[in-house]
Amino acid sequence: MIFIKIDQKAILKRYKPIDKFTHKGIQGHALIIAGSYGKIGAACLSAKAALKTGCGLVTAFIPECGYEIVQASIPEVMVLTDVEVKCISNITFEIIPEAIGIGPGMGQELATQNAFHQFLQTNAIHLVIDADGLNILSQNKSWLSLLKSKTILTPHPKELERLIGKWKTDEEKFSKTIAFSKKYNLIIVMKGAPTHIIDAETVYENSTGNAALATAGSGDVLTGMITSLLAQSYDAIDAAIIGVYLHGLTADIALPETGFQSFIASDIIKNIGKAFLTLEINTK
Ligand SMILES: NC(=O)C1=CN([C@@H]2O[C@H](COP(=O)(O)OP(=O)(O)OC[C@H]3O[C@@H](n4cnc5c(N)ncnc54)[C@H](OP(=O)(O)O)[C@@H]3O)[C@@H](O)[C@H]2O)[C@@H](O)CC1
Ligand SMILES: Nc1ncnc2c1ncn2[C@@H]1O[C@H](COP(=O)(O)OP(=O)(O)O)[C@@H](O)[C@H]1O
Ligand SMILES: [Mg+2]
Repeated sequence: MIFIKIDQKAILKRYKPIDKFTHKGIQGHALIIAGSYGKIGAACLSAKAALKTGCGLVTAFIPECGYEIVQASIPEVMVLTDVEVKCISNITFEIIPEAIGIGPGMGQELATQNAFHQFLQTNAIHLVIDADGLNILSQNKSWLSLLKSKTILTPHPKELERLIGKWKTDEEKFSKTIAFSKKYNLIIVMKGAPTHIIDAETVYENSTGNAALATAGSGDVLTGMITSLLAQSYDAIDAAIIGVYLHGLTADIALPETGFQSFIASDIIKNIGKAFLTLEINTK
């Protein structure tokens, strides 16, 4: 195992400042496939976070019932709807995004599982899988072999347990996750306090974040942020590392104003700009 601590210096080596002559057409298009009846908020949070992390265009693919909710709450985001009202049942689209984030609030209806399976069989676009995308994979482990090399998985501890089974010690958790990453050639964002990013034998430990992040939707936001960085053509490992670092930093920046209790997932999104600015100041 190779252990690397991720601090500002490590981020600055990977960070690419925005080109003066860029435009939205080359700044990356992220597609967020998320949401189900009662959990359209997860799609909103993820899509908004993707935009605020710098990609040029964001499209949300959601069940029909979420159409007005997403259009009204984030007018900058484009929306494609599934044929089903309450859940995703057929993932087809004509756009060509640079990266896709799938799973937040998606639910695990049989129709959604089948749609996800179909999607994995044909998808060739860089991918981040979270929440119900992970839960569906846990129920259908043979589908893991459909994932392209360096697909990013972002499990919280329970989702990780569903994927790799129980562990007794931290050491066992790391060795099982490393083995899983190697077996399927995946990047595992092992969310926690702190979050570790596992790429085969290399374990990156994040240095930002605090308990304010223990709030509904903070993982949904992280998925949008990493997907956005992937869409901006960061390598998968850099997108995962920078996304986790900036996500944590928003909570460190906001804490003096919000305290632990009143910080909510939208405060992560609100502070992404300030988190980026700490990098800009240091590149001048
Ligand atoms: N506004 C919206 O639309 C929102 C939508 N959301 C969407 O809801 C869906 C369900 O997601 P979910 O994560 O709430 O459910 P689930 O996978 O059963 O995990 C819960 C269990 O896992 C554990 N656990 C979790 N974290 C842990 C930790 N750090 N450390 C230790 N254990 C931890 C803990 O287990 P316990 O300790 O109780 O055994 C807990 O009870 C998903 O699609 C998501 O995107 C949400 O994002 C909310 C906002
Ligand atoms: N006590 C904590 N300290 C630091 N980070 C935390 C803490 N609790 C949760 N987080 C972070 O918040 C996020 C929670 O993600 P997740 O459980 O998927 O939330 P949700 O599904 O509600 O969006 C992860 O990035 C995790 O690392
Ligand atoms: Mg989650």
